[in-house]
Amino acid sequence: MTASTRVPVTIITGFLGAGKTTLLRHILQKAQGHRIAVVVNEFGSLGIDGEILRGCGVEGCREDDIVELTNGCLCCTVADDFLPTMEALLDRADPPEHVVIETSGLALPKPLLKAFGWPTVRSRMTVDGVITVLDAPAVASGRFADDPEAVAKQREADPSLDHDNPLAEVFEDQLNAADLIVLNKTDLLDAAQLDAVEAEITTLCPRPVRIIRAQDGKVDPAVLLGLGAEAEADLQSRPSHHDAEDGEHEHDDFESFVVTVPEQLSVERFLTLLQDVAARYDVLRMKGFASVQGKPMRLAVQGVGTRFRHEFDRPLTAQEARTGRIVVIGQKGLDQAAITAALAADPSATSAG
Ligand SMILES: Nc1nc2c(ncn2[C@@H]2O[C@H](COP(=O)(O)OP(=O)(O)OP(=O)(O)O)[C@@H](O)[C@H]2O)c(=O)[nH]1
Repeated sequence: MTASTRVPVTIITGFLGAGKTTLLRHILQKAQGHRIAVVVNEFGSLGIDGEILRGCGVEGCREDDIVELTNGCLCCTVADDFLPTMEALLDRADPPEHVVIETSGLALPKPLLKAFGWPTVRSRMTVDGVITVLDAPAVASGRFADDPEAVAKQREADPSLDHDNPLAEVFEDQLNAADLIVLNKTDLLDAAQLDAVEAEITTLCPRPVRIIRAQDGKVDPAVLLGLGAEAEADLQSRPSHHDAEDGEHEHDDFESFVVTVPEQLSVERFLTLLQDVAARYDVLRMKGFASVQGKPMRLAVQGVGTRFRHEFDRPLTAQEARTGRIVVIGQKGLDQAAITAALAADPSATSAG
């Protein structure tokens, strides 16, 4: 079977909070008329991305076109979860014309690419392209860089050591897998900084890859879909840290948990609290929902490091509790007790001090 008769699959990868869901939402809004099925895999068990995408308000985008895989990381649950999901999509009476997969921010894309070589999907699907979304200011700030001194020191004990920064490993794998890079959040850097980031990425990429600059993931879907890369047949040019791990990849450098938060006194106070917690405990990502006194709408909050965005996204129903839930993600060793105590504290008790 040739690539053209197989259903094309686009994989969107990129680190936590880079803007994958935002880009995907833009694709769904602009690609109306095409039957696109979406598979979302999230690190953290709340399924927020699926909820955001279902709320995209696109006509013809049906609930069951968005499939969530929350049972662990996609790259580790390929056989149990992922392949049956793909087969079920293909076996539908009206199968999708294109499938877009959003990986978790911590996924190494290569194992997922390998899965497309499995006999059950190989003849029916092809990977049209891997799109890696980058948070331009996070790259510029050195979030994914190693500390050369620390690496040199650790190498004395273990010569096979590659990185001292676990974020560097994920970042490198996601770059290595890319057919197209979307350099997102351009609004947060000036032109010279963007040029510097682009030059750095070009140096890091193992092969020439097109880089597109974007704000809020606004890239024409015609540029993103239809790359025709057939990436599953080109694994050797996409080196991965996973290659050396005998298929084992535990994600034990990172952890996540969910905190139930009480009704908040005001949006501003809540955002200040979230920013303080993110800064004090070096939290990588926070996202979730809360309710605010006197407000009939639900407050959705999104944090990447200490940068937060929020919106009132929909009315709260009478049946819904006015407590909220926030997913917290960081490197292993997060002070879960202290973070939980800070976020779950009664706001009226803390507001006086
Ligand atoms: N300033 C700015 N913020 C952005 C841009 N694109 C996305 N964001 C914000 O960044 C935050 C994270 O965006 P998401 O699209 O949820 O990121 P993600 O990569 O899907 O996150 P995970 O699934 O948790 O890894 C949200 O608050 C977005 O509104 C951008 O171009 N500029």
